[in-house]
Amino acid sequence: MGKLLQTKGMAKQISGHLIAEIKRMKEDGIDPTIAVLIVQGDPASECYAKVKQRIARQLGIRYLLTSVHSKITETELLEKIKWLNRCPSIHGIILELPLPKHLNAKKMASAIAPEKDVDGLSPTNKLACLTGDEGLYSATPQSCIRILDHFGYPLKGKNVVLIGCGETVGKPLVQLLLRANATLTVCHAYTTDLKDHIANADILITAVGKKDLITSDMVHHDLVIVDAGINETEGGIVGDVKPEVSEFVKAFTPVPGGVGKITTMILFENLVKAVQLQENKKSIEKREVQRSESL
Ligand SMILES: NC(=O)C1=CN([C@@H]2O[C@H](COP(=O)(O)OP(=O)(O)OC[C@H]3O[C@@H](n4cnc5c(N)ncnc54)[C@H](OP(=O)(O)O)[C@@H]3O)[C@@H](O)[C@H]2O)C=CC1
Ligand SMILES: Nc1nc(=O)c2c([nH]1)NC[C@@H]1CN(c3ccc(C(=O)N[C@@H](CCC(=O)O)C(=O)O)cc3)C=[N+]21
Repeated sequence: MGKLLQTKGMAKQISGHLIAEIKRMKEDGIDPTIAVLIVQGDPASECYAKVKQRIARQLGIRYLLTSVHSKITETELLEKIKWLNRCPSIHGIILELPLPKHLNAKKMASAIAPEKDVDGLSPTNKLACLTGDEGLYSATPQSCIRILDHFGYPLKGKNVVLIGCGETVGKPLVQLLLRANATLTVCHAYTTDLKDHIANADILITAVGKKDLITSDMVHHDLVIVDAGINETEGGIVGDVKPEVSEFVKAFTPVPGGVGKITTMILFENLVKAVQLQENKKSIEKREVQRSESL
């Protein structure tokens, strides 16, 4: 049996740091606030929104949930996003995905003010992730990297196979893995020889959303697996890796209890960063006004 990389303890550590930071902000008169926007109709999104609400409460973060009707038009949703952008007491905005088909997720995510975009989905933040500039990066890719670091699996010089190059996880993760000096192979729906690629890998990261994608015959005893996939089943959530695979690898993250727990914590780390970005912006604006007044 491979080593079980359970992230409960790691999540507790991060939450300890966050609680202290949020307390400091409150003493400075800032009440860190996150707004979560849900378009009704996806039960999983409603469930994740509740998980975030529970954690926000534990951390002392103000959490505002707006649930809108599934028939909302793009124009109406854009208005809601713009209102949240303008609202000075809101520091972070999450638009739960997926959206109903008539709403263009990319267009909606692009409307979120970059300094409030704690999910890292706006074009400005995606570009920052690509170039390594300061910004708010997507939480799940950061979660995968932090878990490997926490459990002592350095990425430098390692062969990493990443399966899935979706917008939330795979694509931004490519940038973070390259920056960590890993040698990277990216596989996707058209990859035909997945098993051959995995044979050469030290680390396998799956971010697809397909139950039982990885089976025992595809892995080896020196492999570390990070399973970022989430699949809803009647018995709860499962990852992309078939459970018995754990017998045949060096180490693996469980689902639940692995990547997801840290994703939520990093989302709130992003909120703290968002508050700092907005405070910096405000003090720069204030200085500009003072300078122009003194001219
Ligand atoms: N654990 C966590 O905290 C989080 C988990 N997730 C989960 O991560 C997964 C990925 O999310 P996201 O990036 O938004 O997903 P997308 O749906 O945007 O991307 C899925 C990717 O998987 C690829 N793919 C589809 N079928 C196969 C296959 N049979 N073999 C190999 N690759 C395949 C797709 O390739 P192609 O483009 O060629 O179709 C695409 O690149 C989902 O399960 C999601 O629920 C998301 C956020 C947080
Ligand atoms: N804009 C957007 N950003 C996302 O990050 C996003 C999204 N949309 N849509 C859906 C997926 C899924 N996702 C999860 C986050 C946390 C857990 C999580 O906390 N999981 C716990 C279990 C939670 C529980 O069920 O109690 C665990 O794995 O241990 C799971 C899944 C974020 N997603």
